[in-house]
Amino acid sequence: MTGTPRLVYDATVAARDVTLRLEVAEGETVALLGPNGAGKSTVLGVIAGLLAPSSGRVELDGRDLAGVPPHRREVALLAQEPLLFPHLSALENVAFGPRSRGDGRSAARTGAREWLDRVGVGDLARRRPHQLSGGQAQRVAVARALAAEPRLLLLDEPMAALDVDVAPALRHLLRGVLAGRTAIVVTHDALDALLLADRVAVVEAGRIVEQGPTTDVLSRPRSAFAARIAGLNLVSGRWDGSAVRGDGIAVSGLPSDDPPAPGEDAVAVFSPTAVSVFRDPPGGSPRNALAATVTELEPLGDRFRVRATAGAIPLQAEVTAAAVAELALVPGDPVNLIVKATEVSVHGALRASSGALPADTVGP
Ligand SMILES: Nc1ncnc2c1ncn2[C@@H]1O[C@H](COP(=O)(O)OP(=O)(O)OP(=O)(O)O)[C@@H](O)[C@H]1O
Repeated sequence: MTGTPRLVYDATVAARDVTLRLEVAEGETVALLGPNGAGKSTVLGVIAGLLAPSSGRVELDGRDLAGVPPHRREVALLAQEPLLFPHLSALENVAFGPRSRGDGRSAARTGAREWLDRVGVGDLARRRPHQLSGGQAQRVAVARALAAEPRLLLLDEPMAALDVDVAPALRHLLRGVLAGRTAIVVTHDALDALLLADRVAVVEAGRIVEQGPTTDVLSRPRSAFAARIAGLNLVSGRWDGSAVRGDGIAVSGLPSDDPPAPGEDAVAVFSPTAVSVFRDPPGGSPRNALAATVTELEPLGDRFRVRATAGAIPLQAEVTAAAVAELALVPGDPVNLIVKATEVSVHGALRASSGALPADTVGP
């Protein structure tokens, strides 16, 4: 990390046995990943000023936040539930922060209208929260958080309370929102971390057990929790319209809800359980066949995790013990890893950018 970090968190909440040290650079999004009760929300609560640490310090741009009330911290918290004021319209909810900061009524409303447009709910400005769907209300909450122009944005599982069919559009919106902003996002979901965060810190039992660039942690997890939720195959490269090409291999797949344009950097993601292992290359099949070398065999109950490298890229397959025995696999063997293109999702790579929302972040 170069320069002074925007956030320095080095604090203990003794009653919850949560002690950790975390830095976030300006413009960086860090995901806190971990099981229930690990202490992720506690950290957000301390930063937001909802919870006092028993010792330590929290600094934002060099300013010690001890004793600073929540509304003067320049930190916005987006929770699982939108938590809008029920008696105010969507527009008034968004204008509330700027108004209480001292903006005039008309300027605050104009700004609020712009934010609602940018998150795709400009036409719902007059509605009260009870007249909004969960996804719409969460968009209003995003607009409200951003209208306050926070130095740091905190997101506590922002997709968790949404229907699965609404979550991808909000995730797409948040990707645009978070580009170039300083943020911490709490999640249980490896895909959220991959798509939203530059860096991941894995929290277990109140401590950081692992941290690093998101793709490293998710593809080569070292902590038990990260291994359980991640252990994904990730191939980074350039999207040519049908395959991601990188480091000597090409992986065909289906663009996700956040598709890259041809020629853009992209990442192909597939589960080890979608990969089968063969000695010989398959003939004339539409599936991906990746020539690889076995590096390690790891028992997982009645299955095996086969670790291999294709070029410089580490990949893994989860196969039955019977298959490993039948193939008589040992480390050093050349194999073909086979995965159907329909099992591979392709996402645009995270871009560190200007902070402007892309025009197409508006979704259903
Ligand atoms: N209001 C509270 N009062 C006392 N202890 C709490 C409270 N909320 C959480 N805890 C405890 O503090 C510890 C950390 O919980 P925290 O909610 O920060 O975890 P988390 O990682 O955010 O979990 P989740 O993913 O379930 O939200 C846990 O032991 C939890 O039981």
